Amino acid sequence: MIDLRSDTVTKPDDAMRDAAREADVGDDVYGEDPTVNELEERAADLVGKEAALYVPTGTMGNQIAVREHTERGQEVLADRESHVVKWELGGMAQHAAVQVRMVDGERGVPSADQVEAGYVAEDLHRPETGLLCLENTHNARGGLAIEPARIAEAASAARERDVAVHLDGARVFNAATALDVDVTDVTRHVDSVMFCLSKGLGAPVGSMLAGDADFVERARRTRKLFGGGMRQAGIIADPGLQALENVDDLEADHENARLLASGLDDVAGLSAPEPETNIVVVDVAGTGLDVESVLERLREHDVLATAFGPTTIRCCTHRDVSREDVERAVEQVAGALV
Ligand SMILES: Cc1ncc(COP(=O)(O)O)c(CN[C@H](C(=O)O)[C@H](C)O)c1O
Repeated sequence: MIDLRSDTVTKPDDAMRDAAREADVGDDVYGEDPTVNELEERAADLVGKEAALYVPTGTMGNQIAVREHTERGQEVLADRESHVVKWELGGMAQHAAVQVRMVDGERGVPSADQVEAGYVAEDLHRPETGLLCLENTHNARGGLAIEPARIAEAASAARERDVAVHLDGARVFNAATALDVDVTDVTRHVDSVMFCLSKGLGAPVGSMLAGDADFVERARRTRKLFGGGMRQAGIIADPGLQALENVDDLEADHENARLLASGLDDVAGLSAPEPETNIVVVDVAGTGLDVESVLERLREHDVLATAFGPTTIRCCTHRDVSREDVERAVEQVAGALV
């Protein structure tokens, strides 16, 4: 089975499994797990922030950030297609009691004008804007690698109005790789950033939430409130440390994505634009089949993908998919749709 559903399906390699077995551990609620502490320090340094917090999931990282940056009843400005809006179960309303003002940002990023237009100053009738939430790469818009200048433009428009900025950087290392910039060229513009160890970087579990020391200390309490206080988490944090070494491997995923898109684009009835990172969006309308029928045929031919839009499916390349797997997947898809 060639699993292209997501880069969340990556499995820990032997080095990670060995690291888990050998990990030095302690009670992380007491701050005594040396492996978690090392991971948090390394992660903060990597993204140029004062501190970082190890969280079980990217969703928890995002939700903690929203809660910490806002007060009840405020508004969060976010792209209509962002993960925090689409795929976190209305968590911003449930966990932070805030409402979302959605914008349709070009390439998923609000412009300075859209931030200005979307900004609401507190008055007797209106909820104040408390947070601008950005996403890079932008998943639902097709794994778009957002240029640092676009992040800077939106963030400075928010900061001019004392609005905090959080970056959902689940795949921020994919963005930095695709743009050939240092990840801090992106993260320097935002107050907090969440990035996933458990996606393209290959760790079995976990994400990091980074920001200034005060923010991370407050976030640590909210993680505990959310039930995310972990005990001997070094067992899963050590694979996370290994994952930080995998950043340079992401280009191979991007190359494989380009190969996959090119191959699928040649299959009758499919169209797949060249991807920017590891996410390939394929329009299947030309097959005359609906998305679910296409996915079923692919599954019958040992290829897994996910529904993405009314006529599109998503295929993600990742470290557990080789170039040969991609070539075979293209053949299998062609055979499935003949
Ligand atoms: C941009 C972004 N931010 C946050 C998350 C949440 O991360 P986890 O909660 O799954 O660790 C995801 C996961 N994305 C998953 C996927 O792409 O298969 C699903 C859609 O939740 C994400 O893509």
